[in-house]
Amino acid sequence: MAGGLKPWPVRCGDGQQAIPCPQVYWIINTTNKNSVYFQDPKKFDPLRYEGGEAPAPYTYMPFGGGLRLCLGKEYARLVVLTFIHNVVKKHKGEVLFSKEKVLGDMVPMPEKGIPIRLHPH
Ligand code: HEM
Repeated sequence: MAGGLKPWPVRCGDGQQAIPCPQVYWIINTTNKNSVYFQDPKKFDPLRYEGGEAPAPYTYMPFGGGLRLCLGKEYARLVVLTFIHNVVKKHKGEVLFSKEKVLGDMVPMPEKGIPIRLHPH
């Protein structure tokens, strides 16, 4: 194909043979937990981002980055913030499985989906 984008699905080869191209998958989880940039990276510590400097570019990217940055980033942040605000303000939460296993995948997935019992204030 002369110039421009290749048709999807992308095939490598000489045009006669269709050979699947090798693909490289980026694992967000390992980027975000790089101990070179984050102290004690596996510790759940939301306060690590408070007051200090912003993480170095492309070291913390839950929504990806660059040209393929998540299109829903600002919407998702607003929804999550509003949801957590309302839950925390009106309820006390109880995590049912505090030692729940997190399965490793491209995105970490808690085995049981982190069930929480909410008690109204
Ligand atoms: C907490 C919620 C979300 C997270 C953590 C998230 C994360 C991501 C990540 C990591 C990517 C891949 C970026 C890359 O390939 O470099 C992505 C892509 C994308 N996301 Fe999200 N996302 C979220 C919510 C949403 C929502 C609510 C929408 C739509 C309303 C959305 C629409 C998209 C689209 C369209 C892409 C593909 C962008 C592209 O390839 O050009 N996302 N997202």
